[in-house]
Amino acid sequence: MEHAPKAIDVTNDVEMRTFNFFTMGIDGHPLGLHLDMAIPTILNNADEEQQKDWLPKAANREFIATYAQTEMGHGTNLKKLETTATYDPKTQEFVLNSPTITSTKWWPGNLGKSSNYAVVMAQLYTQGKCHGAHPFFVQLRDLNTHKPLKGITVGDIGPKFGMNTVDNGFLQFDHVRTPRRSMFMKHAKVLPDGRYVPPVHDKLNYSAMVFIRAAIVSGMAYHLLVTSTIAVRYSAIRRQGEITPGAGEVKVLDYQTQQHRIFPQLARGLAFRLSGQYIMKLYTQTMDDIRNGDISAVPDLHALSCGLKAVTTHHAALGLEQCRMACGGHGYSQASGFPLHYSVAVGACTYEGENMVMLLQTARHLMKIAKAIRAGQSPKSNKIVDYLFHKGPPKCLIDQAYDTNYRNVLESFEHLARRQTLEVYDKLVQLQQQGRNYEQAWNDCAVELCKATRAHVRTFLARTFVEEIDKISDLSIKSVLQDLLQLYLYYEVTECATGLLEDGFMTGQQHKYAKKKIYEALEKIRPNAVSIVDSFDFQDRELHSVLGRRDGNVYENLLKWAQSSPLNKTDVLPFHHKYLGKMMEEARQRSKI
Ligand SMILES: CC/C=C\C/C=C\C/C=C\C/C=C\C/C=C\CCCC(=O)SCCNC(=O)CCNC(=O)[C@H](O)C(C)(C)COP(=O)(O)OP(=O)(O)OC[C@H]1O[C@@H](n2cnc3c(N)ncnc32)[C@H](O)[C@@H]1OP(=O)(O)O
Ligand SMILES: Cc1cc2nc3c(=O)[nH]c(=O)nc-3n(C[C@H](O)[C@H](O)[C@H](O)COP(=O)(O)OP(=O)(O)OC[C@H]3O[C@@H](n4cnc5c(N)ncnc54)[C@H](O)[C@@H]3O)c2cc1C
Repeated sequence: MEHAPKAIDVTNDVEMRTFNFFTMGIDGHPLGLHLDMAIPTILNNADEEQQKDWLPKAANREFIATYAQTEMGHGTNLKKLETTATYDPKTQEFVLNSPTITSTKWWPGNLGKSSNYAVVMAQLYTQGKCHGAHPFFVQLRDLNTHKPLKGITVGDIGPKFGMNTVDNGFLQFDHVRTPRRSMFMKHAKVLPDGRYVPPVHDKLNYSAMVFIRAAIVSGMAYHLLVTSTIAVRYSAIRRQGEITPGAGEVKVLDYQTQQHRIFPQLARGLAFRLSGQYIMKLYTQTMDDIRNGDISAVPDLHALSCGLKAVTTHHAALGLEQCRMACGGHGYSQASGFPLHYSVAVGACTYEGENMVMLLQTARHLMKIAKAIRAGQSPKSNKIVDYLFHKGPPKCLIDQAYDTNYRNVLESFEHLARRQTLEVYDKLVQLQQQGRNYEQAWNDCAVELCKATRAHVRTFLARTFVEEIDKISDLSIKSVLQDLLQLYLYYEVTECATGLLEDGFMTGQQHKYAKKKIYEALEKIRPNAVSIVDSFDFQDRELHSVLGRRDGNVYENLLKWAQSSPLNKTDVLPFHHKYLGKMMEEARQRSKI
């Protein structure tokens, strides 16, 4: 073949992206960052006067703002952000500048084409001193012409792995002046003469990130429940193969392997939903406390939100892929909805704090607790971490005849989290006694530190799931949810079995018992599976899936969907005769010679 077929017309592609752009779909929309990060920043970081000015206009959508923190060269390490905001006391303005190519703001959602304002994180300089990254509220584009203002270069960063209806953008400042009062001044301040007034806690400027991390937990629940719905419904109509010879093809949902692939994702989706509610309540309460001058819950909120964000996004990514793979070839089609849901969900493993970094943030918190435990201190009545101070049963009791409210299973998770946390703490101490500095010792323990966080988060997720199901009074619903709870708990036991078997806490026999409880739960869930997912009442529009249609008419609609593909507008595509037809003709001619 002389030339590859001409690439899809770029204009067409851009038009398609622009069209999708305004469908306000799951894959993002022009107001995503405005609503999810800019407004929370105004709520939590603007002082009263600034709120009076900016909040009504933001809520009224008189402008669109994004959250511009990440740069081409730095996303995780905020200390090394290069964008500068230098205070000029003569004019009482900050001068924003992007001194290097790597200081270009890169990734902020809706920055490329939609936003005309941004919360900009920049290193604050005043009176010759740098005070670290602080947020500024900066206008980027003219409110009437939407043209970039003087000194501002802005655009879209180009196609991505997913969420291509979101205009993630780049932004450069060339000595752009902005009024002193464009600095968010609720916590830190710069006075007219340039004096810096520090905040009561130097991380209060990070509250918008904490909000999204908390929101992501429920977001991951949503993704898991949506994709489990698609997989369950499709598996309930797809017939393939026989279990009993001659008895006719079965629904693939009757295969135990299919249930083992899909139902744990359903269970995890519920678990994440319940913990997502908890963490969002904790966030709201902590923000209220801060408004009343009480910052005591800030470390707990940060630690829990980081850990939950990292664990739920990772499990959601794995779970969505399991649901896709469980749906065979049609699961690989765009018609399934899986590519869309997956490519949106997995972004959360990276944005709002890359998962390894988040696990290690929670580990910092756990190491402080381990230090207190080793120093013989008593717990500070903090229900999230108190269990770490207590000595649990020396041996696993999960196979005891009667386990009230899964106490024995929860104590197994607590045992593993406690052991992992204390062992890695002891290792940290030992490495430093052997001469390593703290940072090097920390890095040499980082994998085990992440395991401690995962064990701690698993304990939290499981305990929250047990406690919330226990509160349900409607017995018919409760019994169905208890089947999912049973599956969740024993599935998690087998997922962390290495850690439970490693020190002899759990026996091989008990591991077999856990597997038996899983298979028992799968059997109990199977007859209710379709009703469970139907009860979520997702609209076909939001599932974006021919396989997951509520009416189950997959095959007719799969053909309709395929026929509507642009490729099928004509029987013979224009390029055929120009390339393939010509190639074959030439080949036939040659074969005649
Ligand atoms: C229907 C929809 C369904 C599904 C959709 C899916 C999900 C839905 C939900 C929402 C998503 C929707 C829209 C959003 C889309 C995209 C948004 C993405 C936006 C972004 O990505 S914004 C940029 C995010 N960037 C980051 O997260 C940066 C990560 N890095 C950091 O946070 C920091 O650098 C750090 C924490 C790693 C280190 O900070 P530092 O350098 O300042 O730390 P130090 O080492 O100096 O100090 C550590 C010290 O500080 C404490 N600390 C750190 N951070 C905080 C905090 N935020 N709060 C409180 N305390 C904090 C830390 O505990 C340490 O304390 P210690 O006592 O010293 O141990
Ligand atoms: C879809 C999407 C939307 C986004 N939206 C926004 C937005 O609206 N606004 C915004 O400001 N940003 C946004 N971001 C940027 C996002 O916040 C960053 O990508 C993220 O914080 C990670 O930073 P980075 O990409 O620079 O990776 P880096 O920080 O360079 O990290 C790269 C890798 O190095 C490793 N690593 C880095 N640091 C450590 C460490 N301390 N310990 C161990 N390992 C480490 C990790 O494996 C990490 O994956 C978005 C990103 C994506 C993908």
